[in-house]
Amino acid sequence: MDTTLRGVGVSQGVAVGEVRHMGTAVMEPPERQISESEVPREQQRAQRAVEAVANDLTARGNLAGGDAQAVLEAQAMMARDPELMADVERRVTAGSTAERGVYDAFAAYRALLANAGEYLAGRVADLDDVRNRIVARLMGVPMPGVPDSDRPFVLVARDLAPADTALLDPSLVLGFVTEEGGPTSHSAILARSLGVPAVVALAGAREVAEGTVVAVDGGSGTVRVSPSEEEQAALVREADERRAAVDAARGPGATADGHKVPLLANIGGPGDVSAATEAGAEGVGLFRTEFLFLDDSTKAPSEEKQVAVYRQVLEAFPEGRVVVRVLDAGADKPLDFLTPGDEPNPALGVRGLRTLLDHPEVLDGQLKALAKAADGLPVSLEVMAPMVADRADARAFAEACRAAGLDAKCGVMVEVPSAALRARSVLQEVEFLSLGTNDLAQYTFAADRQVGAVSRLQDPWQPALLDLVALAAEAAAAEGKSCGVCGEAAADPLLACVLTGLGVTSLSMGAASLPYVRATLAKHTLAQCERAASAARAADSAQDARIAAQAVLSGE
Ligand SMILES: C=C(OP(=O)(O)O)C(=O)O
Ligand SMILES: [Mg+2]
Repeated sequence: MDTTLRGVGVSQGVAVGEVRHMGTAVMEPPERQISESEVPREQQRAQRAVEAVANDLTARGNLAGGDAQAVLEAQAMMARDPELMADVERRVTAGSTAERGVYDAFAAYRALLANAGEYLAGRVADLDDVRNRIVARLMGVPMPGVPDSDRPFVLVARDLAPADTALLDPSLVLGFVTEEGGPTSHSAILARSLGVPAVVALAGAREVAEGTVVAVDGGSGTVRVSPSEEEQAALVREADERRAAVDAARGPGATADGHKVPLLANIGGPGDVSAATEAGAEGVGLFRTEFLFLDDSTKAPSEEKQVAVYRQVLEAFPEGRVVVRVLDAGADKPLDFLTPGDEPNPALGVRGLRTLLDHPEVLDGQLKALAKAADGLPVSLEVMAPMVADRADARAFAEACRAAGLDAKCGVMVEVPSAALRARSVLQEVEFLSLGTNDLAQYTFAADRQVGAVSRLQDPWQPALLDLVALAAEAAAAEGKSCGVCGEAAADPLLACVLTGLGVTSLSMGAASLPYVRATLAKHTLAQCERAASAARAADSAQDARIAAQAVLSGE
């Protein structure tokens, strides 16, 4: 049997370790009528399981700290809810087993929550997780969710949801392997931000037994099952050599013949700045400001708070360039006070700039806070809008920037195919473009970026996506303006060379990917990148495009 499995490598590096599976959803416990004599024992089992799960949640919260602690504490309180426990006891007295009693009592409570308004309905997933933990404990099956382990492991899952990943202890996860997901899935983004190797879209990954040693190569997308001691040593040596070569590449981003391609960081707030500067980011290419708006679902953060946060980021890049994206609410990032709750298809509805134009006070507040934050700093501030479809959108955003008195370059993200197709007209209104390849792929292929089943179409190597990138880059060059990439495509070292060959002028990515992209770019001339780009565009599939570009760049 071939013991090398192949998927899509989405985060560089090699990890060797034992497999731990992500626990799956708990089965429904069978209905069984217990005799009266069994009641006291079942009551005790239920109480003990509830108490153990609550204690475990509290202990994990203490370890995790921060936002995760608040979530886990709230879950521990759910488990300890006296009314819920009383209901379990009533059901056991009436003849249910402990697990069935817990299951049914939680189901009744769940129905109450689900009908009790938006906020409480949002807690249903947390309640389900508590129920699953208690039932798993009573049934003696593995806990759902991230495995408990005190030794580092390779996490194998169908796919990872943001809620799972928030609770991961990064010091214990050596790498990820998932059956689903694509280059823009949460698993891929999280792996890159943690800097651990990851392979996604690997069919049959969950058939590799728990405890098996695997070697995950996030560069080639392969997973070697049960490698011998010698193979393990060779793989680790190879990875160390690659890492050393990567670390040796320093300084600003450029091709082998000196064509400059500034390498910038994608950040979510001041907390990401130190990783960016340590990785040698020449500035910020995408500051996602959404996180600032998450604390309060009823209104925008105060100007004071916004100014303080923006200033912290701007001060970290005194000579550099910081591109701030104004709020991108809606679709995969809904905000209660802005996002309509009744849209049949939120990804195609009022989101991004569309939301801000409907709520001009929020846009104006953000732009004024940015102007204040940049006041007196030598930083080169640039501000861009998400989800711009045409010239009218671009004009509306540029006017809002001027009205707010902002002394910054004003640009737009190219995330909708119409903006790429008509980039020259859009550029009559603004000074730069930034390609958001995650959404651009979603809208080009009509493939929801949150749906694993269509992840094949989210592959940024798709030649149609490369064509749109080329169109936007050519339009910017013709207008003498810049066109960067800030979607996940920029984080793939080989694709970064192709994007450079297509004419993009800067690349922005999660900090962990910067050294790999810098080192790969430095190995190839601009002419090679251009040939690789032509070869990729001539292909008919993402896979063939990758192979064709690889062949050109490796001199075959
Ligand atoms: C960078 C992008 O924006 P986000 O991933 O935040 O939607 C994108 O769509 O490529
Ligand atoms: Mg986007």
